[in-house]
Amino acid sequence: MIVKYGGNAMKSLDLRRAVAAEIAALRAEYPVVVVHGGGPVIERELAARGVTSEFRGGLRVTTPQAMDVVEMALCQLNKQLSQDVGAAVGLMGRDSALLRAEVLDPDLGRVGRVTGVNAALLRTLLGAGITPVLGCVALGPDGEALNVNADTAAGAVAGALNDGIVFLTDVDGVYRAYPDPASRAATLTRAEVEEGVAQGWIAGGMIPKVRAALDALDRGAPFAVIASGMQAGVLAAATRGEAGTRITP
Ligand SMILES: Nc1ncnc2c1ncn2[C@@H]1O[C@H](COP(=O)(O)OP(=O)(O)O)[C@@H](O)[C@H]1O
Ligand SMILES: CC(=O)N[C@@H](CCC(=O)OP(=O)(O)O)C(=O)O
Repeated sequence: MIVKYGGNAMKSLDLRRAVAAEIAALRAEYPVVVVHGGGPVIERELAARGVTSEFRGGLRVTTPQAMDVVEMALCQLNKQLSQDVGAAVGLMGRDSALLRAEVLDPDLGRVGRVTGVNAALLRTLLGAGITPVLGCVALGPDGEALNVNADTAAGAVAGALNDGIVFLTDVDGVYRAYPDPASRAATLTRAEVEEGVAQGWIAGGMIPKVRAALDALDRGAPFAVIASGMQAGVLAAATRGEAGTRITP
């Protein structure tokens, strides 16, 4: 299965290590591919260098200068995460064209739309008992880096491997009345997701997650769940359908 691990659920070292331990425990049952972002780490590194960037439609407008910082920040995080998970190799989407992409929209700069996943390499690593930990910087047609939203990247990997996916984030799932956790939906159909986006109760960073979940299901992933990476035990429970929000076709 694929575990997408986002920056907002890795704000402390203890939390990051706790999630890594859960991933390590889970892979006795399921081979796991970790796909990660790192929004807060990117923000910190951009600020430290005085590089400004803005979000448009949930995506970072990525200048060549920002792209360098994004890649640097995610590469470092990638090594830390793979070390935390153990028996893992940390790779970026650029390595062996694990993620190929094209420019999504020139107005967004170096932001990528995924066009291909090197599923064969991921399967080879999994077959050798190694957990791939994949950062969301893709290989562009010109050989340069493209910045892909990590949810989108993870959904594409789940689709390519025909594997289930759990998006770990900083909320328990999709709330019908954000931020009231009592309003968490146990399941959401495609129609309900579309309604949520249109009505605005699914917003911000939740939009790429639900879209990536639907995209993964369309490409053959058997399940897609959005769940909390902030509490112990949620990952295993989410795979059993006992936590988070399961997105259904
Ligand atoms: N309906 C909703 N239910 C839950 N969270 C929502 C909803 N709509 C918007 N959000 C926002 O989405 C955020 C998760 O997305 P994001 O911050 O991008 O996380 P990550 O860094 O894990 O990818 C939540 O913290 C919340 O602010
Ligand atoms: C194009 C785009 O917006 N890329 C994201 C990639 C990181 C990411 O998605 O990280 P989280 O999963 O922590 O949000 C960015 O630059 O922030």
